[in-house]
Amino acid sequence: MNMDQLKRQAAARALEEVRDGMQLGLGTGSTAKHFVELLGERVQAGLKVIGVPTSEATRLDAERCGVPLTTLDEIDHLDLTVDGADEIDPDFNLIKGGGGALLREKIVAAASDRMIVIADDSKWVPTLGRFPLPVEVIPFGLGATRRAIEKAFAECGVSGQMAVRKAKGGDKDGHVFVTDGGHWIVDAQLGRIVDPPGLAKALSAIPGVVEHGLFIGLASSAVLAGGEGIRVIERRKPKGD
Ligand SMILES: O=C[C@H](O)[C@H](O)[C@H](O)COP(=O)(O)O
Repeated sequence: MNMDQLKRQAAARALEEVRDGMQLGLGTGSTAKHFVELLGERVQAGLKVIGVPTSEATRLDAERCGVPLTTLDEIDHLDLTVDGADEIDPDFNLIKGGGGALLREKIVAAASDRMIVIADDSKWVPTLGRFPLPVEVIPFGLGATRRAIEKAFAECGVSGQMAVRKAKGGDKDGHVFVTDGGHWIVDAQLGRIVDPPGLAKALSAIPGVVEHGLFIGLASSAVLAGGEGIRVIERRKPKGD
């Protein structure tokens, strides 16, 4: 089975948690796209749900698949968010934002009673950090923001190269990548993040940082698809603890 088939399997397993009448957060990325497509099939077959997309790309996918959409201004909470991740550690800390959607993804996950992470099992890692940590920044004053990020890294016992993300492919190829919110992303190669909650707190305190890709205490469970089958792992502590 190839990687894409594994991602689809994980998405299909998460779909089993969806009930009629649910208000859903719809994640972004290649794995979440499978979920949106499979959800669309269920909607065509009569399932009644409404979704909040975490990116313009997901909004377009959901519209194409016939999934009814709303916003967090129109509804007051979400029952369940299903989203991918770039890394998941055994404490259910995540790195997200490889596709640049971290800001809306975090807003949606935080508004949701539960978050199921769907992934192929290569994303399950003992320690976060091999995947570059995305930090969404305001372009104004970027030099100062980068220095503050470096200081936060040093205080949290990590260091590594930082680079402003460039768009890959399409007509924006090679230009600075711009998020749905109009911000830039700095990717930091940290290797090993010893204290994800501490680093998350330090980054959130920097004025030029809009958001970062560390998701702490948001994921409730993980559906991991691998060669041996599917594993569903529940986080022991309730969401938010
Ligand atoms: O910004 C993108 C998201 O955080 C994605 O959910 C994450 O990058 C995983 O994407 P994929 O399922 O394509 O590996």
